[in-house]
Amino acid sequence: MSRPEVVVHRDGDLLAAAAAARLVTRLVDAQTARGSASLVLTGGRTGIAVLEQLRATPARDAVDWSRVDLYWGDERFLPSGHPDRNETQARAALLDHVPVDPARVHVMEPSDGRFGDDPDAAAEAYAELLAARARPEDHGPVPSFDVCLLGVGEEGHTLSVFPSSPAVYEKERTVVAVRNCPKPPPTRVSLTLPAASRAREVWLMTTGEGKAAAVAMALTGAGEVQLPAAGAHGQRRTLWLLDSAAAAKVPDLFTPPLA
Ligand SMILES: O=C1O[C@H](COP(=O)(O)O)[C@@H](O)[C@H](O)[C@H]1O
Repeated sequence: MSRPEVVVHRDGDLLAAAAAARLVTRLVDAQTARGSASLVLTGGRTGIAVLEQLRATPARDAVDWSRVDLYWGDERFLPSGHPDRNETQARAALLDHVPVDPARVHVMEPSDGRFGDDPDAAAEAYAELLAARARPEDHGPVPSFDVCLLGVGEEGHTLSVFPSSPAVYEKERTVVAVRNCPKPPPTRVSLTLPAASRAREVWLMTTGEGKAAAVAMALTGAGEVQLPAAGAHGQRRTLWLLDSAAAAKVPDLFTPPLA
């Protein structure tokens, strides 16, 4: 498990542009090393802003998008094409604009999909998909994602794992159905913290003063039951990408002054 590193950008626009640039480099490096790359996408304002910046940067063409496996960390359990689905937003922001291989875009089932209105079946199917895509060298039931992008909620949720909810106690399953979420929509499908933490790199990205307390608590020893974002760690790297408002309460220890 890696120790958290914190990078602070002046504002949310700069954070999104810098994270997009960082992602291009990381995906190109992964493709150079292993032939393909794998990326877990997040929903939320910051996560979608990063995808929009990725779409806008000419450097995006350095990535061979046909050799990127795309997964989702969580999904709002809504009908296909619903504007609040993380998939719909990611397609509009980026995926409809780069030459991805549709067979490598691994969406979580919608509420009008193969399993109808059954989020448990949708979660189980996604767990099976992840297990089928894991290779022996991954030593576990999910692929070793190159990068797992995560957002952070005001109350400290990440993925669709909310404080003190059943999902935060899940240690065996890799994907779960989530009900009664405090943030709408109430029903979701989500990777668990142990599954997301199989990623080589986990990037927690968030902006705005409303996130400052949760960010500071996650970095200073809060437990994952109270603050799920504290429980997401990359195998090699755990990176917190913040704007200055979200970083306002982070101790100086994590954010050394500029030289
Ligand atoms: O509902 C969700 O919210 C979080 C955080 O979103 P934000 O808009 O506060 O940045 C996101 O990480 C998650 O994927 C999404 O489903």
